[in-house]
Amino acid sequence: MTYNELFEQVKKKKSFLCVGLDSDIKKLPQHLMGAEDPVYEFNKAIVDATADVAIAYKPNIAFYESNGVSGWITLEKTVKYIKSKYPEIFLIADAKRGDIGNTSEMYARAFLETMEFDSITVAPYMGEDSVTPFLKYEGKWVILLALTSNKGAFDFQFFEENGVKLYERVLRKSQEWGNDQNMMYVVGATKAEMLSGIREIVPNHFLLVPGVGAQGGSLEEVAKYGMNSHCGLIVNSSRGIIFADKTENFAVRAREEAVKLQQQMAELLAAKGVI
Ligand SMILES: O=C(O)c1cc(=O)[nH]c(=O)n1[C@@H]1O[C@H](COP(=O)(O)O)[C@@H](O)[C@H]1O
Repeated sequence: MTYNELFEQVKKKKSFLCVGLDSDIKKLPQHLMGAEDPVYEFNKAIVDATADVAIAYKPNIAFYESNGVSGWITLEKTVKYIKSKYPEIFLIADAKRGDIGNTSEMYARAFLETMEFDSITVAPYMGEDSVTPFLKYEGKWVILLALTSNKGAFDFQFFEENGVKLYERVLRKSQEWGNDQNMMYVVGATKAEMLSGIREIVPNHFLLVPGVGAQGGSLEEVAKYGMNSHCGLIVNSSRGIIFADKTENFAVRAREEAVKLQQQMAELLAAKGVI
């Protein structure tokens, strides 16, 4: 998927919402547990209820691989379902991979070729040869971790040398490997005030911003400091949407939460003159 195709979707849906399919089997509505593949049934219902207000879905791989072989099958079925029924959707494999070059090549093949994701989250820590194998796929994206939403982000990411923080170095150095047409960055919504400094380094790139909803990040703040003229944001919420309700009404409630966010997003896009 190209930058422009993504932006077209933002304009059409007046949304920059990503729904996180962190579909923990232990948290599913009880009535689904008799199904042959409860997580798949859950994902299908969530996707059908939200696809007109979301531009992206982000299955976090941990929630699938934790179920063993059957989890991988669920993941593959979910990807195929979304790709066939909603081809305009941007699909993110939240796998946070990265290893020596030949191993990264296999991770890239797994998620960008065998599984047909549009993008994958990648950890920058092992450097250039661990990241570039993911950039060899035309039309696919690397989403590099820059400044994460969690408390542990302060352990390494703010380490400073010659006035440059480590996450800033990640943003600068990685521009030698990719560009705003094949690379995005993760910036946590819980650190929204850092976005203006980040925008000085990466004015045009799309940013994947997790951390609104369950982690307490503010959508308004994210838009205030991070939105550019092409929106440039994909804001993720997982638990806040998919587990809004655990009864038979779960998909209706998930839709309500997604629509709430989309309506705020439409206002923010209009206020910034993007749409
Ligand atoms: O890469 C990510 O998506 C990610 C990066 C980050 O800094 N923080 C973060 O929460 N995430 C992911 O975003 C999702 C957040 O889920 P909720 O807190 O339930 O909305 C999870 O799948 C996390 O793994």
